[in-house]
Amino acid sequence: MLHLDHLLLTEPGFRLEADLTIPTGAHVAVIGPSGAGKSTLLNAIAGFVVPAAGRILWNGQDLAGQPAGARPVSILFQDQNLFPHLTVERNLALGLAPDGRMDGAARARIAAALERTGLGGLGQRRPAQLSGGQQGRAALARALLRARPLLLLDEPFAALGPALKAEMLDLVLDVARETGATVLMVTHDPGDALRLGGLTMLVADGTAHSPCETSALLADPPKALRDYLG
Ligand SMILES: Nc1ncnc2c1ncn2[C@@H]1O[C@H](COP(=O)(O)OP(=O)(O)OP(=O)(O)O)[C@@H](O)[C@H]1O
Repeated sequence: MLHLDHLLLTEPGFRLEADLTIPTGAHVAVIGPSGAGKSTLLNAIAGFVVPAAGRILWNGQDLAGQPAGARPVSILFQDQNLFPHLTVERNLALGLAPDGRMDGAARARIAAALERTGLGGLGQRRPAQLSGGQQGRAALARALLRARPLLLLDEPFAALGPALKAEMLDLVLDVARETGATVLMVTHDPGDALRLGGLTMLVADGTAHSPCETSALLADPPKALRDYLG
């Protein structure tokens, strides 16, 4: 379970409060107006933003003392955070070991993850030699190898066309099922939230609200969500 315990995040001219829990294995769409703090919230969970107050607990353990790399978290951004100078295989190796070293067993696991995400045989390419969709797949393959319990996605597929985006979302769900990960995915598209299934967290008016069942929330949206959806 992820517990945001009286969490307060602040930047100059910005504050966001969160006091909520997310059950283990839940799939949560994070939705809300631009600038509401969705990315800041994910970055705080990942360890890139230090809270002004409150705690972030995973299964009862306070993450405050853990640097980003040690947290039980994988995070994917829109640019897929692949290293441009490394081959796809090397990028994936970083999901297995922080120094990216590969032995025979690691090579085999990487090859399997590439096959699994439809990138078989492309391990020696660099990210620039892949399409946008293939880069997204490579980033997901690395998340699959990392197999961290929390998978955070910050609009990772916003630049893709609708068909490809739907395909990538299905792959996220496959990866989440395989690893048992709890998923938080920022999106501006209610269709993505429905496709992800499960819960939606509204971030608006300085508050990250407790997640609600997505179809029920969209069927009867509170005012802040109505205003956002237009
Ligand atoms: N490093 C920073 N320094 C100062 N202000 C920041 C910093 N990071 C974010 N902010 C501010 O915090 C607020 C929340 O930004 P954030 O990117 O989390 O919003 P968001 O909901 O993800 O928006 P979007 O949907 O546009 O990506 C914004 O007002 C932003 O300008």
